Amino acid sequence: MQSIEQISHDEYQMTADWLRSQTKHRPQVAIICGTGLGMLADALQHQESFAYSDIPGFPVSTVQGHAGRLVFGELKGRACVCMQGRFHMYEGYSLFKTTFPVRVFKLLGVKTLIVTNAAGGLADGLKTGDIMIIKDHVNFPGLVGLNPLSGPNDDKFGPRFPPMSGCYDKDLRCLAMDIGKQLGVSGLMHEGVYAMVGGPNFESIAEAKLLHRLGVDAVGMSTAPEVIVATHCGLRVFGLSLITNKVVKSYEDLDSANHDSILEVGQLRSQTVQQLVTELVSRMDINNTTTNTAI
Ligand SMILES: O=P(O)(O)O[C@H]1O[C@H](CO)[C@@H](O)[C@H]1O
Ligand code: HPA
Repeated sequence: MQSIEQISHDEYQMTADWLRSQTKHRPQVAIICGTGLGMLADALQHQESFAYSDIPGFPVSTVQGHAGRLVFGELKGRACVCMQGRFHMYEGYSLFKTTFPVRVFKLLGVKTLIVTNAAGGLADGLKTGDIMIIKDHVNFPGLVGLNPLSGPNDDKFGPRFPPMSGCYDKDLRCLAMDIGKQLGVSGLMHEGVYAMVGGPNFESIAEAKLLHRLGVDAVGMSTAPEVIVATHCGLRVFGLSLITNKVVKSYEDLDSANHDSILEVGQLRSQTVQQLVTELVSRMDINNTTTNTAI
């Protein structure tokens, strides 16, 4: 079990107040960059950035491919904040810490959260380099009690028992698919179910077979806790997985997943993911809060 060392409302507020005092940017959209996808922040104009180590209360990134900077700026005139680097449970952080920035974003006035990640493809139709719009997730750590909402509920953020049906906004998913067509990359684009596992090891073959049989399309070691915390506090959520590797599901397959090639695939698709996210931000209805319609 995780220790229930919760973070108080005042601590989130203190970090949000500090950031407000340091920048004039007032973001409406927050973007979390997945492994190898830090270049999403490069598209921001009028940038102002802060090293995580300089932000009171922020954890620091320890994983290669996560620069550890919070970047404020604009995408096509829309105010955004971008996490160049996220926090994972396997780094030793509690789920309260890994999701700390999400509540800070809420207090900063953010309305929409865009989460991105690198993930292994399990579905037969997914190839390395494909983009999977996340339709739903399976939060494996949550199923055994590791949940960022464990402990006393903070009613100022949201209800004790928040629904997760419809947590990936349907309108944004449709818009992203349309944008993919217009960018000429619809051949790369899919919709599917992401599963979070604890990591840091990649899956054994038996685990991969199990996940596949359960209907999981892509697997990674992040995202679900951020989405749960965002949904709890009323943020609209969009998520995408870059399929950076095929998960090995056969004893005859001599391939194996490795972090370096995952970073390389991020590099390869960086421009496409950047264009997709930029267009999504510029075309989304910025005042629309979560629609929470079931899938
Ligand atoms: O989920 P993100 O942060 O994109 O990273 C994914 O890639 C890393 C493994 O290479 C793991 O951290 C996994 O979760
Ligand atoms: O194959 C994978 N498994 C788990 N996490 C991952 N993150 C990128 N690829 C993978």
